[in-house]
Amino acid sequence: MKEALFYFFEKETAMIEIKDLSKVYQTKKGSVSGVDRVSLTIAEGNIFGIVGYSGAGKSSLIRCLNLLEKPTSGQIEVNGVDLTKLKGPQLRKARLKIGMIFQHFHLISQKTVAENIAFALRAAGTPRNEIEDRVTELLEMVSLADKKDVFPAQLSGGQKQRVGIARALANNPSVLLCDEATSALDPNTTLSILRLLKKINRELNITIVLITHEMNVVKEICDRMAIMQDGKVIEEGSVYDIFSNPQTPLAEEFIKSVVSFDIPEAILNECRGRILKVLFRGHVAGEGVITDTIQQFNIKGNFLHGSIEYIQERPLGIFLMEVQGNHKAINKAVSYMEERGAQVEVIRNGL
Ligand SMILES: Nc1ncnc2c1ncn2[C@@H]1O[C@H](COP(=O)(O)OP(=O)(O)OP(=O)(O)O)[C@@H](O)[C@H]1O
Repeated sequence: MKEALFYFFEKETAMIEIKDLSKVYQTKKGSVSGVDRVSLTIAEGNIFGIVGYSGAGKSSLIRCLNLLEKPTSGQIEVNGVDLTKLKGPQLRKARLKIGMIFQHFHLISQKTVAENIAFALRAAGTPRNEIEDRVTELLEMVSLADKKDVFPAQLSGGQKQRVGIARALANNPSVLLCDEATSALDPNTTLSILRLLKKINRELNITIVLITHEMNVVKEICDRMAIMQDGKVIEEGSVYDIFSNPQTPLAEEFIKSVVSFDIPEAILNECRGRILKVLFRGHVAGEGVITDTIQQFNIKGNFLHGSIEYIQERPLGIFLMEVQGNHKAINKAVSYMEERGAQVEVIRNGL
């Protein structure tokens, strides 16, 4: 019964269900696998990040989500409707509830900002007399009310993406797909676009799926994430869990691009003691616990690296340290830190 209830709850909150999805491209040189038997559940109101290197299958997957790309097999349910079973007007109607923004914005250069957005509204059959007000409302939402009558060429990259977002929101979608939406932007503009996406997610309760090769994008706004390689999802979970306890070498590699603990080999070679990686999840008391431990067990501690990252507003403290002293005392110190909530990994044993 408990399981049944849990299943019911899961079903209730799922906005997107991808079931055993595959996409195989037929080329002159034979078939190429883009997506390979991917299953994912994305909950309503989530910001879900899909990361992977070039060729991992991210674009193929996100394009299948609104049937821009026709899946070879599998199902995609959005809000309980299996898109793979829809055709013609039904599919067009379902697609209106899935907005999309792109790396290179895809704005119509001959139309003004307002006309670009109005175009999406007209295409969806919005009554003429409602269009102007809706355009104004959307431009206010993306803080571009003053750019209504300018052409895309007169806008910065960040402003163009804001227009892209306004256009994607025009028909009140329940899902927003973001295809490398910040990859063409500088770091500050990226941050402002990510903040806007978060605001849209929170205020309008729109489920967001974004694909990116940049882990800092995921760290900044995503609740959950999946890592893709060779068309498959190789790891999936909450962003916090993956950052604090990655399960695959690829996840570790992506995390290192944001939180790097590489110590120059020459420095490591100078260390005589045991090198520990000490990780604290969810509270910032890490340094205090380490200091207590050093005093209590009469060992010497030397910090090599340390940082407290905030992921989904929860702290994650990671410290790399050399400890020296009596072996038994060090073992006891490690146990003590573990009792106080730390996760301790021996990076190198002492000489
Ligand atoms: N239209 C296509 N025709 C043939 N093969 C394709 C097509 N689109 C993608 N592929 C292949 O599918 C695989 C996945 O590509 P995809 O573009 O989905 O990956 P990606 O992770 O989005 O990479 P990138 O970030 O470089 O776009 C690659 O091997 C790619 O060559």
